[in-house]
Amino acid sequence: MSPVHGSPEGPVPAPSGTRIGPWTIGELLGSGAWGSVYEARDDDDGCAVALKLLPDPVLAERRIELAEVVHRELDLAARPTLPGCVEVRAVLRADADEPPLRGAYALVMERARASVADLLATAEPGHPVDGAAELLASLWDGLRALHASGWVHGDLKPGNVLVFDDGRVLMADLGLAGELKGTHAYAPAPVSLDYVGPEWWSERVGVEGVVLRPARDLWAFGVLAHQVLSGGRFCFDGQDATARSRAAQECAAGAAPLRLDPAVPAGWAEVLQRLLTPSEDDRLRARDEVDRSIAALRRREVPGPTRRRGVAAVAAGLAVVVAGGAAALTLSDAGGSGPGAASAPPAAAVLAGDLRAGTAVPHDLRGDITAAARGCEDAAVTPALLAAILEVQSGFDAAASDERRGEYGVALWTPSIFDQWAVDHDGGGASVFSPSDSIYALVQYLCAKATVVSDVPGDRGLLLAAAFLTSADRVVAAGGVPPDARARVERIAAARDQLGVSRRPGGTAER
Ligand SMILES: Nc1ncnc2c1ncn2[C@@H]1O[C@H](COP(=O)(O)OP(=O)(O)OP(=O)(O)O)[C@@H](O)[C@H]1O
Repeated sequence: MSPVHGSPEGPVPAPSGTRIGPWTIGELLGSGAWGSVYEARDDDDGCAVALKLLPDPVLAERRIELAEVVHRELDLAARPTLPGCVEVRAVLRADADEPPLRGAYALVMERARASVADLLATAEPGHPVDGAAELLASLWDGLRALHASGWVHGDLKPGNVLVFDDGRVLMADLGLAGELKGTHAYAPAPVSLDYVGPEWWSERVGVEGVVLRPARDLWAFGVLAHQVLSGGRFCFDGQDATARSRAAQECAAGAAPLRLDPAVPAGWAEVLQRLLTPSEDDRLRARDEVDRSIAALRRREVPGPTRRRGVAAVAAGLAVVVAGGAAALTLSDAGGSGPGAASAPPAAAVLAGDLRAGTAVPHDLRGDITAAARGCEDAAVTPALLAAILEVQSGFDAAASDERRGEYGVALWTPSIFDQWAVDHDGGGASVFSPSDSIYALVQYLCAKATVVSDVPGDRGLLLAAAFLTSADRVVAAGGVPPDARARVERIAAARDQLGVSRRPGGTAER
């Protein structure tokens, strides 16, 4: 929906000092298409609240949609608070003679510290918002609870997600929410184009409105999460919401791959791929998997700027190479490649899983293999694992091709899958035949799948290799390496042992 700003204060301007019930209006907190939100203070105790002013729906009779949205929001305000949503403590009617305040309703809410839109307005593009994983995990929990209660939000977007001082993250603005009757609800037709999935375009508007399914919220969560994880960037390119929405439709139709911003950490990239899928059914089926991934990502969030070592670091290529003859480093000091590592290891450090000198790994691939692996914070993704996969897949042949399977390049990527993880690392356009692009894309993939296979028992490096050869879903379903991949995974295991520095008894790495 395109915001209708009748004035800088939005649809229901109210001068500072205006009194509504016991509240005196102060600064404008924000405004949207249907309402204006002000801070207000209780005359008796001075406590601050947020007052959302909605116009008299009768005065809005010529704008049927506005009247419908206002009625819905008032109706929901009168009911018990929905899970994951901000409480409306009271509803009042303004006592004014003239529009726009005449007949206007005031919804009294707890005042939030900020909306996610406010956080994005001051975020640094290319970097996750501080505490991104915790924020998104809390929102995801709230959304899951809302759906479980039989409701769909219908208008999930940064302006409608509120963050409170005590860390709570709650959804607001229920004017487009709908109660499920079976698989779907109905809602008024207007939407925020940036946050609706491609299915919206083929929905018909009936007397009850358009069909609204929980899948709409899942898509919106994916778009919003991408913004939170990349400092405000949209995952679909375009100058305005209409152009971005067109890009989303093209992506859904298979005309363009989904390209996530390099700032999105690998584990989250996996989550977003599952949610930004064109099929509503696929989105719904992905929910339990996304639950598990988000829970793991929430646990992994480490405060401070150094946690930003996911895909961004991989894409940038950490300039760390193994120095010949370097002294062994105790593994307890070598946490730089482990989950939640606080800092990159020094350039001269040799870690378990680094490449052994004098093995068959070609010299011109060593730098990329080592730097790419160190860009992933999961300890199982080592240079030796990467080298072993490349050796077993292609024998380190950058021009390799398996026409029967449709797999190409040094890692034997299937091009359509490579497109989802592609990194143009050498600047020549992402290509499966560029060893550098293939290796960095391989790390993107392995690093992202680490959360998916985290509950599967076994050697995580080999489970990830199996995921690359088959799929992470197959590894999870099999509870280990799927039978048809076992032979190749055994060869990868042997090559990994042979190519990599191993762990010495006593906790040091041995070259
Ligand atoms: N309880 C609150 N505490 C603090 N700020 C709030 C609160 N509720 C809303 N806001 C701010 O007011 C802004 C406007 O909210 P409102 O619900 O009117 O519109 P919107 O959701 O941004 O847009 P639209 O109504 O067009 O969907 C929000 O973006 C948010 O920044």
